Amino acid sequence: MKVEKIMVIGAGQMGSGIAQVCAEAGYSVLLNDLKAEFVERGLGVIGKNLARQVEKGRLTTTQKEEILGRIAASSDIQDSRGADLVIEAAIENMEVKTKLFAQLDELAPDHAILATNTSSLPITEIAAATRRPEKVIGMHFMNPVPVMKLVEIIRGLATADEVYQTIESITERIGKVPVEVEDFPGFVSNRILMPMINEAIFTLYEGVASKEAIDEVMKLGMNHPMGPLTLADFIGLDTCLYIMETLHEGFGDDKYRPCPLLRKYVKAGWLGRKSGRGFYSYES
Ligand SMILES: CC(=O)CC(=O)SCCNC(=O)CCNC(=O)[C@H](O)C(C)(C)COP(=O)(O)OP(=O)(O)OC[C@H]1O[C@@H](n2cnc3c(N)ncnc32)[C@H](O)[C@@H]1OP(=O)(O)O
Ligand SMILES: NC(=O)C1=CN([C@@H]2O[C@H](COP(=O)(O)OP(=O)(O)OC[C@H]3O[C@@H](n4cnc5c(N)ncnc54)[C@H](OP(=O)(O)O)[C@@H]3O)[C@@H](O)[C@H]2O)C=CC1
Repeated sequence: MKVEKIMVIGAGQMGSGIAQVCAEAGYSVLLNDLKAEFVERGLGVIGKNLARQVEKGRLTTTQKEEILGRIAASSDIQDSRGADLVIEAAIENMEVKTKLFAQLDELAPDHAILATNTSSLPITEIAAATRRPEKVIGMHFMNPVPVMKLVEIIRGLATADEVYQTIESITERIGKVPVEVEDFPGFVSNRILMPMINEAIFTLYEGVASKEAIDEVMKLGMNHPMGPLTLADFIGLDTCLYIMETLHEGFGDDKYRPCPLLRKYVKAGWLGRKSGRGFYSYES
């Protein structure tokens, strides 16, 4: 299956990273969000990342401009009419994703593959919102996308082998390592990572140690590059909560209950690094 044009839906931290790595690999990319200003913000992040690569001597200014030239801005879902592959990276909410997939199914060409970067939601359920479930697949990148090598690839119940193989080869072309996992809540990555983060939040909630101490234990004691509370802020506390809720509901097991402190922070709008405040405060 030939893929030349990729549309990325959602220009947040994941969508902009995905657009960047696809454009670096030579694909023609359309970066879409609800409003033009959100796309501009995403393009700004990509521009900064590429400028850093130029400073480090890894890219020439011409190459940087060529990569940026391959990314077009979109705030109209109708633009999916020209896409061979759509990678959806909007918020982690089943209603939002199923609505988007139903619309994309109407608009995108028949041959187009519809992939989702969901971090926990069932691919089969998202696929069921379309009339092409054989062309729907999970393509789960890690944050920060330009740095992290892994892409979990998740088949829905009906995903065709040819679609899996196309996504696997695109993943390799953009310099990432594909790992196939089954369609269960949280897949492998977040089934293991998120309960650890949730437990770290419970540890803070119960007053076992300060946030700095919890992070220090996991950094120095377990060689994690970031402590779990710093990582939660980095991922986004809203996304962490959505994932815990998906695990809780999907497995029906109380061991996945989200910590009340996580809920409280999200309700307060303390979403972590992206909102300027989470467990820690960040300058904008
Ligand atoms: C929730 C989900 O569904 C799944 C997930 O994604 S879970 C989250 C998975 N991600 C992680 O666990 C990340 C854990 N943290 C890390 O690996 C590291 O802290 C980190 C890579 C983010 C930063 O590394 P560091 O050594 O502390 O910082 P730093 O030296 O500044 O950066 C290392 C490199 O990453 C790059 N980098 C750091 N942050 C970046 C970002 N946001 N975007 C692009 N590049 C970035 C830097 O430019 C630098 O590049 P070079 O080595 O090529 O010069
Ligand atoms: N953060 C992480 O570490 C990881 C996240 N993911 C997954 O990637 C997805 C995106 O997460 P992330 O980038 O962190 O989130 P962000 O909040 O940074 O970005 C989401 C973007 O999608 C936009 N959006 C929301 N609804 C729509 C819509 N209907 N159409 C187009 N755009 C829309 C949002 O706009 P607005 O600001 O207006 O809401 C926002 O700009 C989620 O499914 C998440 O689970 C996967 C791997 C890692």
